[in-house]
Amino acid sequence: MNDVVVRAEGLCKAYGRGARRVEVLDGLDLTLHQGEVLALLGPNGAGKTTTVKILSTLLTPDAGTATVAGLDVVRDAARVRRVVSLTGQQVALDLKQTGLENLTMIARLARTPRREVRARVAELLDGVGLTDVAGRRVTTYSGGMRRRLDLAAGLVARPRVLFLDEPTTGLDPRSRRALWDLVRDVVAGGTSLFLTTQYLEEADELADRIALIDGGRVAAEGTADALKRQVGQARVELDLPDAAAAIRVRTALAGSGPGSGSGSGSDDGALVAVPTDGSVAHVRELLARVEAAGVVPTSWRLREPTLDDVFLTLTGHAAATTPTEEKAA
Ligand SMILES: Nc1ncnc2c1ncn2[C@@H]1O[C@H](COP(=O)(O)OP(=O)(O)OP(=O)(O)O)[C@@H](O)[C@H]1O
Repeated sequence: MNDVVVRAEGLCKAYGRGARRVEVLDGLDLTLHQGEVLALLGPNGAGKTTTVKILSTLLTPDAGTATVAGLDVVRDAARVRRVVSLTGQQVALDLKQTGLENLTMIARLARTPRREVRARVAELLDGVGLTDVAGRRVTTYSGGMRRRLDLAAGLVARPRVLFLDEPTTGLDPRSRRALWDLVRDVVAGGTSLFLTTQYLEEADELADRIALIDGGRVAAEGTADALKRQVGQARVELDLPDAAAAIRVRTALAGSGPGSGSGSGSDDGALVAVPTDGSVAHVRELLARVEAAGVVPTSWRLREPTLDDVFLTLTGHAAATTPTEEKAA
């Protein structure tokens, strides 16, 4: 297909030597199409950062090839750098300078024509909602504000492909949502986005396609919906006082599934789990039926599929997080 902007084939990468050798990538293949958002989803230490570093020319692969806009990331590294931008968890900002000074410096480094620097910086600050604090030193910014400034820095040169490495790790839910909105704006402007994340929810919110990384390879790939269908829906879980109560609840909830009408759920002793679309209306209906059956659950919760669920379902094993020390030992 000629609308492919990033293609990786058989990427391999190991760090260290001898007993300290850590194989991180072991034949990773993936593609990103023009205008698309691809999320590389995986736990800590899975090799997500290594992958974006290779694709953005900061690291050389041991084997395999990768191209960006048809340019080889090793042979044509300088030209690749002109069409990509990498921003993410390691915020590369000068904290002692203001937001305005940071972006101005980056715009100059990116060879923005002199006359346009001021307007471009103002436009970016506005785009990420930092105009009001542009004159403050970055040290005074919150985590969310720093990420937004980092994102603006990545957009200075109008990249064709933006790599976002775990853009919201450590942010509170509100800041995370604000950043997602910004990212959507960027994508609507035509930028292709390669995102890495540990959060299934983030991949679900932003990505057209999700690639699950496991054992240094892409273990599963598809649209968020397709992966979720394989993994299963959200569930309402009810803890009940005893097995008799569980039977009453199961009877009361028969045929209560969202849309499809399949709602008998699975149970395990006094736990009853019922699929739901997570809407207030459906959850309320389920709870009303339980109440009408005269049963009082000891507790209940809405459980969304997690990265752990995805791993277990799609790879057959739990997501192993691999802290640096353990892997390198
Ligand atoms: N320079 C390095 N030297 C040795 N080991 C490294 C180096 N960089 C990364 N690693 C190891 O390689 C593995 C993959 O790291 P990488 O940063 O690519 O993972 P990740 O999926 O991005 O993880 P995280 O979600 O924690 O950022 C980890 O076990 C890490 O400790």
